[in-house]
Amino acid sequence: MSVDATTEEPSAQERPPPDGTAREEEPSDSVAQRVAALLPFAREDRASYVLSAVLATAGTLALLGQFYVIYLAIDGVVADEATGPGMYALAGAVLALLVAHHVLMAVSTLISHRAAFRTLYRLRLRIGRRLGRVPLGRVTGRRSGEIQRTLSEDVERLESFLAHAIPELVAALVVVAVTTVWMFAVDWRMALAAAACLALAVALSGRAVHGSQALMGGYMAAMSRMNGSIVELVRAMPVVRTFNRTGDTFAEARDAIRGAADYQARWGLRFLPLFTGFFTLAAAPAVTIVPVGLLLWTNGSISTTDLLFFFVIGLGYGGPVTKLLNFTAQLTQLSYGARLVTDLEEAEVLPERERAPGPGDGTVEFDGVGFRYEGAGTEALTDVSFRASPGTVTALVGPSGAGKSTVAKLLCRFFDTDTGTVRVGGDDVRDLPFSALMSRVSFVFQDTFLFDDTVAANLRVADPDADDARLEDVCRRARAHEFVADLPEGYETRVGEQGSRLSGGQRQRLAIARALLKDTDVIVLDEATAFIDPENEVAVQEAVEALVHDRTVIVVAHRLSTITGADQILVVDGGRIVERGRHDDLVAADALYARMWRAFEATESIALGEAVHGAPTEPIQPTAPNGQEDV
Ligand SMILES: Nc1ncnc2c1ncn2[C@@H]1O[C@H](COP(=O)(O)OP(=O)(O)OP(=O)(O)O)[C@@H](O)[C@H]1O
Repeated sequence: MSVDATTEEPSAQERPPPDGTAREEEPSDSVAQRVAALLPFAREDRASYVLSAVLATAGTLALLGQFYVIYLAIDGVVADEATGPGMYALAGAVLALLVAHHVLMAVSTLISHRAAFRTLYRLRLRIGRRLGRVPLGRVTGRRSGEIQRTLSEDVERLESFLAHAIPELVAALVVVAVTTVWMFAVDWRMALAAAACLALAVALSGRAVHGSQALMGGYMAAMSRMNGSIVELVRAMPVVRTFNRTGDTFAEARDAIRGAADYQARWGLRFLPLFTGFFTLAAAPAVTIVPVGLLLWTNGSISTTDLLFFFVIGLGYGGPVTKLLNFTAQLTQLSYGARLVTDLEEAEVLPERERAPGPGDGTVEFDGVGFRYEGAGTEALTDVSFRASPGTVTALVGPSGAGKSTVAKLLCRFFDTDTGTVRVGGDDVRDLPFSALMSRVSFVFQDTFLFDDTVAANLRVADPDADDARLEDVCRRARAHEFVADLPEGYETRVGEQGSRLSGGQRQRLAIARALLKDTDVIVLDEATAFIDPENEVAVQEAVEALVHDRTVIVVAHRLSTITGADQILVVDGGRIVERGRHDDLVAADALYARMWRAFEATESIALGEAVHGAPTEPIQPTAPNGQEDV
């Protein structure tokens, strides 16, 4: 929770832990441990940060110098020793110190900010490169939002530590130390009075920070619930409206927001007195200096000059301390973010071989493959073996959760297998550099990702050098050219965020065109589960047929009508291949596939109706290696 002099409540920027669960800060983490977690980020540009801290210290000392000069002026007046030229000289000195203070602070800030932005830039690049080698399955889906937030929010938050905290805190520490020694040298009793005030402020702040950390878990949970319900409310808007559930959904979001607000209010009420006391004491050592000073002066045990010294210097004593304590209060949030950033920087990567691959063809082999997802109780795949030859279509079918997509993910090396081997073109995928694997395999997933850019730019992701004629050629083969040509600016039309200006079928056809452009030997196709309109479905099927030609196609099939012509159907159930063969043989075998087929036929005719759909969807027509139609 961020606390500063003006905002004595949890920062609006605070966010719940990525997994959405409450996570309390370990109370054992001391201030020193938390700072130690942050310092490594300053290592690379340490010369700049040191220079910035030195300049900030000089600037803060200049500010203190001003108070000293003012003290000399008052002392001169009180002692009746002030002369015109003397006063002008002092005024000049104040002006010079003021200018020096601002110039030094500005240069310090400039240096620290330049260094901080360099540091953040390099950090983001490093994390980006690291993520490129992390198993893809770990950086997609649910984790992607978390990674995105860490890369933007947590990395950005480090800027406040690097650019502000380092110079300002070093300056504050030096100035407090210098002032304290100076005050003790002048009068130890007065120095003690001033220091006691700050000691009390530190004690209050310690209690407040410690207590607020204990509430961190509950606060995180309340924020997590609120953020979750708001995101769901926005995402689910179409469903909510369709089913007229606005009342229920808004009620949940309203309760969550009210819960978070109540929590913050309770937090504020509990800690406001402590923080108010702390800021008052830290900002005003005069609270103790003035009464003690006047008592000593009345007793005649302190000179007027010394009393004035404390009155004036004491005013500047609390400022740097306030900054120090402020930073301590923000440490929880900063170190929490730093830990997430470090986790990403050190994320486990897939080992990658440098060895250049042999020529290799499009043969895909799974040999005794077993795989369990991290934290899962059972294996997603057990002893899976099959071979898919160039120019053939292999279809993976089976009940939901059977393991079909996992086969596709292991083939693309989203993860490494636990047992057994996956080979592409005769090479173990673990022996292929990623670039070599990706030059052999492309995948077309149902949730096609398109950049918020033009159609042409989205296609050129597959081949940056492709000319316009080639783009048009692949789009024609993927049955995408017609609709692209009809867009307001043709291939130069922007598709919107994640292709939002296109229909699901159009996005898929562009993804297929992109795969055609990449022109790899192996294509992994995760068929869309969502119903698309018949016209689009036929176009998508035609586009898929273009893809199949002369390649090895592995298709995760959800509509059995599309794979009746496949060369090989693998029926997956409970992570095992329980049947394999061609459609007719499997129907004749009258086992799981036959039951699925009968169920599929029944639902197709009920859901869509022969009259609406006409003939069943045209199956994928694989092409034999010799170019002859296989079916
Ligand atoms: N990232 C993951 N972490 C943990 N378990 C997972 C993960 N992805 C899938 N699983 C589990 O692995 C098993 C196989 O999932 P998979 O997605 O391969 O099934 P599927 O046959 O493709 O299902 P569907 O047809 O519904 O897409 C399921 O039990 C699923 O819950």
